[in-house]
Amino acid sequence: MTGLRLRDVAAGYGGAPVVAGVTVDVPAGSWLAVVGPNGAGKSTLLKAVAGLVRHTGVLELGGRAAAGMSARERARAIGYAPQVAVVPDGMVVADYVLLGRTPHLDPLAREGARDRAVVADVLDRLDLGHLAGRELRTLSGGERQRAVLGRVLAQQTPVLLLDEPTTGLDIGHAQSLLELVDRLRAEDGTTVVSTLHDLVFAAQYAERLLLVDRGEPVAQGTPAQVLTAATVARHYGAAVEVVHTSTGHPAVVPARLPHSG
Ligand SMILES: Nc1ncnc2c1ncn2[C@@H]1O[C@H](COP(=O)(O)OP(=O)(O)OP(=O)(O)O)[C@@H](O)[C@H]1O
Repeated sequence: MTGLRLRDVAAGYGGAPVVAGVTVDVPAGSWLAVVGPNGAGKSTLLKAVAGLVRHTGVLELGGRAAAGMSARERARAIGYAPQVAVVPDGMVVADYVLLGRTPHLDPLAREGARDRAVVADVLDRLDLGHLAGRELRTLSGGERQRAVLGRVLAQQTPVLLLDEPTTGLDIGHAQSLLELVDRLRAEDGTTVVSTLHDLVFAAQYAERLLLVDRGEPVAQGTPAQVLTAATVARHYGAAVEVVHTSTGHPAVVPARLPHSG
């Protein structure tokens, strides 16, 4: 079980940090959604946790400083799905998903029956079985997005960092993907941090939200605490209504204002 602890974390790309002052705990087996307008610094924060962007401040995984972990240790602890993944040319879906097993293989060792079984299971769960032999470059945007998630899920890490995992997915595939991740969270105690632009899904799946605006954390708490019409108006510049689903989740919907005149 691996939780995350961030204290005054800042991260950026060489000059001034683009996100700073982030203090948040993500207990093992919980789901944090990082939300906020475009360019706020959400992806940068995820990249810092993944070790792809340098950070300052305290960033601990399971009580250990992330900065002190080797690349292999990190790859066994953290599965990271970027918003836009670069996929290798000429590779088919099953081989790409199999790449997720790399951190579990001994150096120079080939994959075994267990690795192939994990890949088959992931392909099945992500509705990719019929595409196993297809070249990645021939997939639709949503199919490719699912293949990228497949590689990360095959990694079987205690922490998942998912940058906009539902981008390009239709509502059915988006929902089954989030359900799958939520099952991993509930059954295996996987810790999930995802960015999500869809605030309806964010409120349904994440226990807590962290709202970032212009590089600063401006609110955190339960979906009901963070997703008020006033907060969304202030930080997204959007006129919205917050309604409630039959399960009691807040659902942020745009409020179309009548034209004057
Ligand atoms: N590689 C980079 N080099 C320099 N600046 C970058 C780099 N990547 C992102 N930025 C800048 O950092 C800021 C935060 O970007 P980031 O991608 O973290 O935002 P975001 O909240 O994920 O946005 P979006 O919702 O649009 O995906 C932006 O101003 C962006 O232009």
